[in-house]
Amino acid sequence: MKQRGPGRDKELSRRAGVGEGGAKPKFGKASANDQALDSIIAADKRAALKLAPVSHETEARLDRYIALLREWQAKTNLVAPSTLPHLWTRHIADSLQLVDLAPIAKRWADLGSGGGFPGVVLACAMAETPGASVHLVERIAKKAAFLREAIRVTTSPGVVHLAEIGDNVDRITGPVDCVTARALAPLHQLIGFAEPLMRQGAKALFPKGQDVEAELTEAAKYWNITPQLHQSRTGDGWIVELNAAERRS
Ligand SMILES: C[S@@+](CC[C@H](N)C(=O)[O-])C[C@H]1O[C@@H](n2cnc3c(N)ncnc32)[C@H](O)[C@@H]1O
Repeated sequence: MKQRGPGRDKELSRRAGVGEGGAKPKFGKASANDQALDSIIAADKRAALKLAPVSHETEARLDRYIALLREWQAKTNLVAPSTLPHLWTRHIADSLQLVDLAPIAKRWADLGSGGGFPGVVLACAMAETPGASVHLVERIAKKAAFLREAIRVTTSPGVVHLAEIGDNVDRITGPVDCVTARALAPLHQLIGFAEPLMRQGAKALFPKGQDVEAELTEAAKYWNITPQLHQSRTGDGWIVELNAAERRS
């Protein structure tokens, strides 16, 4: 019987070496499973670029980033292996949609960038914008090394900080227009991380899951906030937009 759904994707990821690893074998013919995975990724890319269209230049940068990520996944767990067949919709489009929520932002800071979502994607999208910059803060050295390489191969305006967010946010030099953090911490903690930048005028965009209401309720215990909620284009989640946050006394 044909296996369908996430189970089949996991099997494809595993067989193609991208589950425990990432890169394809260097020698020999691509296996049927390699080809199946490649065609799933190609279809997923088409779907993602319909959700979040980009210029040819940005698409070329994103292609280089994805190729690098698949190669490094062999050495470092950058994304959940089960999401590899859907890298473009689950991670790339999910990150790109933030640009439309801050259309005039040029200077970004992404906290807890991990494998580069949304930070590297934002840097790729901003590469043609004069004066744009994206700060990426990550405390794991291997991931920070990957982020540096991703910024290099995509020739994007990213600055990688190998650092703890709490120690680093105050030291990001120059103003930031928009601060992001995805899959990093509960909302009330994210606000604590981002507040020094928001105090200087940055807006915050935090992608969140379906339990956003519970996170907002918890955050409101510690912070005076007026959140705007945007439905995610790529799933059941939400993006929380904040323009200010004041600690409750
Ligand atoms: C679950 S991953 C999410 C990565 C990425 N934002 C994404 O959505 O795919 C969280 C990342 O944040 C980093 N991180 C967690 N706490 C941190 C801190 N206090 N300072 C710097 N990085 C941190 C972790 O090392 C990890 O790479």
